[in-house]
Amino acid sequence: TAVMTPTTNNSTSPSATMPATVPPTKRTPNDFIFGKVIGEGSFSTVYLTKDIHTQKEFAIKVCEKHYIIREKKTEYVKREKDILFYLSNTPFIVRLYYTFQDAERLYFVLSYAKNGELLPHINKVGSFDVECTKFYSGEILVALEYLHNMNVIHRDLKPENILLDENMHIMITDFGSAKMFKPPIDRNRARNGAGAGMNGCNDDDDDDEPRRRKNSFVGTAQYVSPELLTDKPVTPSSDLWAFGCIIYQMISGLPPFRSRSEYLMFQKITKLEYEFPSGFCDKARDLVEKLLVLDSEKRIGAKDSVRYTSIRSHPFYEDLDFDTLQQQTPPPIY
Ligand SMILES: NC(=O)c1nn(CC2CCNCC2)c2c1CCc1cnc(N=C3C=CCC=C3)nc1-2
Repeated sequence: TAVMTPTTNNSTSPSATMPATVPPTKRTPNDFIFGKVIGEGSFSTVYLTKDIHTQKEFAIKVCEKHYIIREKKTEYVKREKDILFYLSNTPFIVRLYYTFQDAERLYFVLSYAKNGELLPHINKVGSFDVECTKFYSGEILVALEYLHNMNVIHRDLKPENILLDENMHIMITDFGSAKMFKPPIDRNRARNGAGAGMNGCNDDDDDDEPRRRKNSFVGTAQYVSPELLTDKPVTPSSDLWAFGCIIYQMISGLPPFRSRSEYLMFQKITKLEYEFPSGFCDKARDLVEKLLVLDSEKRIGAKDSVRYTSIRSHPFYEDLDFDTLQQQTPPPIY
């Protein structure tokens, strides 16, 4: 049954005249009004909620303990929580404020992205113009720079996991497949301990993740890199592959690798079978061709000593100021 706390009666919900109550330190579900379901996973449900003390909106991810234990996913849930806390206050990444639990459930209190997923915004207009593609792919690239310099690989980057806040800036979410990677020690990398080249991680426990069982995927696999499909070490460059697929989709309206059958789609990915529609922006095409490279170490950015200078300096981004994107007003989507 859905976790629905009783709507607060008037005595507790602050009215216009009565000042908001002081939020308690330790939260319980009764501190929130649970609204619509905004997401569902194999053992979690995400709700739009309102904090009764501050009236602030949050997304609360509710995980059923008995299911997590029965399916042996405790390590998986703990890893996602640790990565989300580690990434807190990282620009363009959804924020985990705090967690709490009761007898049956775990609760993750996360920032709420009022404008939902990027995908419906692309579908609504068919495809983005070059200005929108530059801006939004630019914000995704900056998010990937932060993630990868903090040694985190997302591994499931796709338009459904790129959310838009109330000001239409991105927030990347769903770190359920994310992994920490150990960068090799490399004196050439100038920035804060960022790893050299791409050092993969190929943890044994990958196989039991709910999202990815051997040779089959839960959810869409259109953005999955060839190395992930062929059990090669997954590296930050795997997120660059997905980044290339997303740029292609922003400009053309569809992902590059499409097929009714998952097997045929995997074939197309591992054989690099995709085409550009006529009229595809030439500079964007050149960038996508440099990202959708089967050898993960040959993708543009893969060997940057400072991430991702070679992508930032690509002609497609010639007039984009990456360092002030968060302060810029996003271009209209039409
Ligand atoms: N799995 C999660 O952690 C999660 N799932 N969602 C909703 C999913 C919907 C399908 N695509 C992936 C995301 C969220 C979060 C975190 C935090 C989070 C914050 N805001 C929203 N906002 C939405 C608003 C409208 C429609 C969908 C999501 N959603 C989430």
